[in-house]
Amino acid sequence: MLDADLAHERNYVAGLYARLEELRTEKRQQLAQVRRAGAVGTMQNVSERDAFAALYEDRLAQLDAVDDRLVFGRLDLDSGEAQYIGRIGLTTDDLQRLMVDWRAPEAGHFYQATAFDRQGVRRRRHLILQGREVKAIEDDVLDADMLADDASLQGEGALLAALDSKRTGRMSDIVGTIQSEQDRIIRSSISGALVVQGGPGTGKTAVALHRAAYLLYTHRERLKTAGVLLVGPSSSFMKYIERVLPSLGETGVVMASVGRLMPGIKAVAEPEAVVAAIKGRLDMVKVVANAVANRQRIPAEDRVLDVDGRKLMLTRRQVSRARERARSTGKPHNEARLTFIKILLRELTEQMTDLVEAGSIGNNADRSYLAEDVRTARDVRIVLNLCWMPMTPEKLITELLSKPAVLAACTPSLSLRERSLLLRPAGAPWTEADVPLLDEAAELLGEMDPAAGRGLAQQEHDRARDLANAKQTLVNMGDMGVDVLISAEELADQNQERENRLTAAERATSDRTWAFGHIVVDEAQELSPMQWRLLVRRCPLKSFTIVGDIAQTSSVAGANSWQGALAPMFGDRWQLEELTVNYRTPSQIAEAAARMANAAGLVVSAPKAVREGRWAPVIDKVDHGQVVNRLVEVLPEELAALDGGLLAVIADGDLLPAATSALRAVYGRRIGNGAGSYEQDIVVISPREAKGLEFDGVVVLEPSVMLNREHGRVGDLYVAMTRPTQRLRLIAAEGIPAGIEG
Ligand SMILES: Nc1ncnc2c1ncn2[C@@H]1O[C@H](COP(=O)(O)OP(=O)(O)OP(=O)(O)O)[C@@H](O)[C@H]1O
Repeated sequence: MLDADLAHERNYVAGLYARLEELRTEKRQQLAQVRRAGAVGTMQNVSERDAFAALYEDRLAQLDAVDDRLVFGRLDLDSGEAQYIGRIGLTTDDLQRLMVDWRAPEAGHFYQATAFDRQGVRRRRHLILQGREVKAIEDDVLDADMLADDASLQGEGALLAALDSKRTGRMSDIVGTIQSEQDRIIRSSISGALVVQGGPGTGKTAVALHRAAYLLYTHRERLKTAGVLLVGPSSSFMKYIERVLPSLGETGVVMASVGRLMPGIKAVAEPEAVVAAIKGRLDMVKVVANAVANRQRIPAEDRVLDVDGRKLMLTRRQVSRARERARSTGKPHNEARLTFIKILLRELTEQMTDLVEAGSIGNNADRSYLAEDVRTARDVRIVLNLCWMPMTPEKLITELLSKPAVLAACTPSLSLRERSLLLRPAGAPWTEADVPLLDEAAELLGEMDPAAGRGLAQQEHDRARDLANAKQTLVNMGDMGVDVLISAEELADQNQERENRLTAAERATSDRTWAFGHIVVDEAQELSPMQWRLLVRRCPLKSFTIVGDIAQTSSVAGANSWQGALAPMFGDRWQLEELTVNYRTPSQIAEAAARMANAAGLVVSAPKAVREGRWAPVIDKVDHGQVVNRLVEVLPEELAALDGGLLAVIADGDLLPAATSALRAVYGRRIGNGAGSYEQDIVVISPREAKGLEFDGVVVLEPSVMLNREHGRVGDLYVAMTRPTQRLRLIAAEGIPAGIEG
């Protein structure tokens, strides 16, 4: 019976691939036709053809991206219908449905139906593909006399096969095996802030990514213009997850690590945790405001200014009054400066006029000439600039952090020690903790050239014009002999969609004021209050998916509770969901990590591990100074056990470079280090860099030092111990932290 079923499914799946191939061929032909038309004709013809070519290329790329494991499920419904569930929707030429997109409402039954709540499903079948070939099928029969435990795993075989597979250093999608508690979260409402709390390995990142794809599919209208932003903790993490959304057919999500949220700035990690904590506090809002106010100065005394040999007087009182009026406009610094300058120039011009007229009785001076003389006079320019200098955020924050007098003037709420911690040389690299300060400054300073704001209006205008051209494009393409298989409306929509998608992605890197339709934040527990403030500015609708584990916080600037982290920005208008099953770490390792955390006083939500592993944690106690030697000694054993899997050595402080160089001496280029090294099969990284990632095997060096070091957090060791999917080894000279050995 099963063999016959397998043969049937192979046949059906072959049909789906044949249809995919047909669609590809169609798109390739359309693309070739457009290209054959050549780059002749008017500028408009050429750019229209480019637009078409790009449209077809996009579609082709999407059809290519979903090739691997195109289909993964089948539902047999009470109605007698069989419904196949896959990465995209497919129909025949005459619109008979062949496969339903996993995000469509009816596909929800694939993830949600249980024996107790069948939702019209008689049988759920998992199709387990390798590439294009159906390797196995697995059935959940949901009819009443085969009642199963409601909480049981769905498609257990398919799930366990996915969990046991070797890690590649890049996350893959879980679309075929999403579990019902995850599916509920993925499909929950877009409005408001949704917090997804879950212990290590519960699929938070996977859920966040699938939710982004789901929201884009379900709310395409709303999100295609505004876009979705996905924020992660580090560039190595962004690299780790970069393939998931394309494999789900989505390329329109803007992905950025916290260090890349300010256009034009590539920030590094803040080296000192205490400094990050100070910069992350909300009292920095006042500090930055002070720094801006500090650039709106009143001279120490009245000034005499030389304009064409005449002496004009600029009094402190005049400057003070102009400053009050400029500030009362409520405009940002650079824009309010125009008011300030205008007032003072007018007053100085009046003085000048009086002086000139007094010197030439009976003649009226030409005010416009005099105004120009005053405006361009060197003395006037210098003093007005000194009083109210146009400012960039970079200059403002550089001065704030590098000039002791400025820092002291702007930070009355900080202690002397805190100030000395903040102080650094001008030209030091920007850090992740500086990004919200720069953003805050940009908000208060406004555009350097207020006219630049017109860029947005111009873009809107261009977009409307391009849309109007879409219909004309079709006519032109027809004239050129291109067989256009698309209606004018579709083309207009798709061009608009493409335009908007590109615009969203482009603007994310070039327009700080871009407002996203939704923001997904991963490892959200790490964010400081100032980082939250920046993110809320990027999505004024406050439509957020916030994913994290409060117990894994390692940043001192990060959060101890969701309530504490979210209250300043969201009040109590957020909803909490929890993930409770650990899909990554085998139970023996997960339990040791949870015992350690509890013994160290950390309250962890210790999710239940879905599987038992082959190995309990391996513990090596060695003499002082022998940790790295032992690492080199045991590595062959670890590599053999993993049989070609991915191994991480997680170490902190001096041990990190020591382990790297010792291993490089033996394994050469196989050793990766830090961000972007995940092509190698052995990486040496800090707990911070390991956050969010996973490996087949992990060796943790000196766990108790990781636990107790200055400014360290239990979270660091907890993160390190919960990274493996198979095997964990601890090498310690300083003792093994309580709880680990049971
Ligand atoms: N339903 C599922 N089917 C298959 N694999 C899954 C499923 N859910 C989670 N996983 C796998 O479990 C592992 C852990 O998932 P993920 O990294 O999303 O967890 P996390 O909660 O973000 O973990 P952490 O907080 O420790 O970084 C990944 O390999 C993911 O692919």
